[in-house]
This record gives sequence, C-alpha cells and structure tokens, in this order.
Amino acid sequence: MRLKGEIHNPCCDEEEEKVAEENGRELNSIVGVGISPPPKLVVGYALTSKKKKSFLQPKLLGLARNMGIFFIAIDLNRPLSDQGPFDVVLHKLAGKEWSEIIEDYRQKHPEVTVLDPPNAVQHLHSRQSMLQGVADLNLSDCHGRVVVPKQLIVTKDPLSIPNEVDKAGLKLPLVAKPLLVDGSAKSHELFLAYDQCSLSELEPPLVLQEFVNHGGVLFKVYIVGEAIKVVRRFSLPNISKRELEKLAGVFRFPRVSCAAASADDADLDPSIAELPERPLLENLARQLRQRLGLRLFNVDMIREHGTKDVFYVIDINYFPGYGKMPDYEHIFTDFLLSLVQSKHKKRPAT
Ligand SMILES: Nc1ncnc2c1ncn2[C@@H]1O[C@H](COP(=O)(O)OP(=O)(O)OP(=O)(O)O)[C@@H](O)[C@H]1O
Ligand SMILES: O=P(O)(O)O[C@H]1[C@H](OP(=O)(O)O)[C@@H](OP(=O)(O)O)[C@@H](O)[C@@H](O)[C@@H]1OP(=O)(O)O
Ligand SMILES: [Mg+2]
Ligand SMILES: [Mg+2]
Repeated sequence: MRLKGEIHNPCCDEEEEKVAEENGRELNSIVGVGISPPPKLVVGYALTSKKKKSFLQPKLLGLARNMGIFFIAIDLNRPLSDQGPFDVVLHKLAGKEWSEIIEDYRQKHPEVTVLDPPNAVQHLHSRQSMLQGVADLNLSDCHGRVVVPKQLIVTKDPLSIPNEVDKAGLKLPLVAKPLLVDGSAKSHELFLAYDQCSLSELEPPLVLQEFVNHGGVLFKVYIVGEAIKVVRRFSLPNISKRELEKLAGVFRFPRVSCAAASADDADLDPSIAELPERPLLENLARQLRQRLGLRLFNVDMIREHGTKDVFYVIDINYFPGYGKMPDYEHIFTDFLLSLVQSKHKKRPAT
C-alpha cells in the first residue's frame, strides 16, 4: 500500500519508527517468551504527527501498558491487512485515499473495531451535514432545549451573498466558516461579519451562521463511547446592539476556544458558567452517537445569553483533542477495554 498526497506517514520520523519498533519488540517478547500474559488488546493507529503528539502522551501509554493495551503505529507503506493483527484501529488522517483503504480493511476484517467508520467520519467533513443531525434530534425534554444556529450555505458568487442573506432572513452579526473541514488550518479560518455589504468580501464555499450571544463561555462535550466529559472554554464575548451599529466589515478571529487554557477555574458569572444538566447531555450524546454512527467526537455547545437552558450546538469534531480532556487516559483505556468485553459477550458460549 503506497499513499500519495496529503497523508502523513506515521512512521515517517525516526522517533516514531523507534516507538513502533519498540512496541513491536515488546509485543513479541511478551507473546513469545511468555513472561506475562498476552496483551489483552492491540490498537493499531494511523494519526497525524500533531495528533500523535497530543494524544499518545506517556501517561496514556503507561496506563494502557499496565492494563495490557498496546499501541502500534500503522505503516502506511505496507498493506494494512499484512499488519497486526489488531483488535482496534484508531485513525484520523485526511484524504479520500485513506478513507478507501480503511473502508476496504473494515469490510475484509469485521473482527477488528475500526474507530470510526470512514463514511460516518465523512459526515463531519462538511459543516452543512455536521449540524443536520442535531437539527433533526428530539431533545425537547425538561432539562433544556438544544438547537442549531440559523445558517446559510454559500457555494459560489460572493457578490450574491448580501442578497442571499437578506432572502434567508439571517440576522447580523454572522460567523463565516469554511464549508469543508479537512484538518487544515484554512478550514478553521473563521470571520465575523458586522454588515451585509462586506459579506461579498468572503470566499465561498462557506457557511454563514448567526452569531449567538453566550457570555463568552463555551462547553466542550467530549464523547468516548458511552463516556461523556464536559469542560468550559473561553469563547467570543457578546456583541451588543450598539457595537453592531458602530462596526462594519469582516474580521478574522483566532481559535479562542481551542486553547488548552480551561475556563473551569475562572471566576465566572454562575448563570453563564453553569454546565448543561447531565440528563440533557446524556440524551444528546446518546442520540448523536446513534445518528452519526461515531464513538469518538466532541460537541461545542453555547448557552444563549439570558436563558437558563437554551443551548446551541455550533460545531462537532471527530477524534478531537482528547489530550486536553481531564482524566482522558483513564476514560480512554476503560473505553478500549469495554470493547473487548462487549466482543466476548457477543461471542456464543462453546
Ligand atoms: N454561531 C456562533 N455564535 C457564537 N459564537 C460562535 C458561533 N460559531 C462559532 N463561534 C465561536 O467561534 C469558535 C470557533 O467556531 P467553530 O467551533 O465552529 O470552529 P472550528 O474551526 O470548527 O473549531 P474547532 O477548533 O473546535 O474545530 C467557537 O468555539 C466559538 O467561540
Ligand atoms: O489540536 P487538538 O489535538 O487539540 O485537537 C483539535 C483537532 O485537531 P487535531 O485532530 O489535528 O489534533 C481539530 O481537528 P481538525 O478539525 O483540525 O481535524 C478539531 O477537532 C479541534 O476541535 C480539536 O481541538 P478541541 O476542540 O478538542 O479543543
Ligand atoms: Mg469548535
Ligand atoms: Mg470544528
């Protein structure tokens, strides 16, 4: 198997090769010499170097090893079926070519848990289909409401945007986001638009989304299988009517909420900082897991300013920055072990 284009070879740097080699050696010695019981779980991974650095931290690898879970780098220059055998394949790489390889592998190896199926991951690559799933959910229970901001997809002719926005009845200010999310820095380049005329400066394809005032705090809801962990992050401040009247133009803004700095310890207004209620999150996570067919993702949620329990989902990410999630090493190893247990349960007794 040889890959062209934008795919990163996980084994391309020396450091990585060393890790893969050591992992392999260790695995052989454990299995071969029989000093300790065979590993419970072998996880093959195909991740970008950035992801490997943030996710495969020593605290995860150490805990996993103690629990009999081994992480082995997948060599993108060799056929996937010749490697392993793996119990689980963990992947996040860009490109159609990789999606085809992993889908083919999944079909030929139903005994391997592929996290997650590429067609399900693909669903999050467009900011249009990403939020569709949320809009269709049935979440009107007594613990709050979950909706999505009003949005418009623009695929061509920037000059027509002011008119299209008018026709769609979208209210300013608007957040402009690239339509496609492919892991590149460009796909995270976001703009705030304060007036209608300036919208024609934007570059389609994009999504124009109503900006929802939320008091500058965002909730990142991480999902790992059945587990849910929610953290607060700093976000964009409210935009007042006065500010909107005074300002014109489109302005690029940084990835505020992606910063590792958590807002969990900040001295915040409790009505803004209060986390969404647990039953609401459980309901949302359960329905999204089913609808999206994903086990590894996070959801960015904001509380509409001045309300107690009206939440907007503004973004969903596949295999997000779990390295920033408190206690991720325990949550992840427990999840991986639960996969083996559920496999054993499914196996008929002999
Ligand atoms: N509709 C909105 N109303 C208010 N603020 C918003 C809205 N959409 C985005 N934001 C702000 O912009 C930030 C980035 O938006 P978004 O999460 O959609 O982009 P992203 O590039 O996909 O981010 P990520 O790094 O989480 O993948 C949000 O975390 C939030 O602070
Ligand atoms: O950079 P981190 O590891 O923290 O993870 C970020 C992740 O980047 P990576 O997958 O390249 O690592 C992003 O993925 P792409 O959209 O760019 O594919 C996206 O999911 C962000 O939301 C994650 O940040 P978080 O939302 O969890 O704070
Ligand atoms: Mg986001
Ligand atoms: Mg995102």
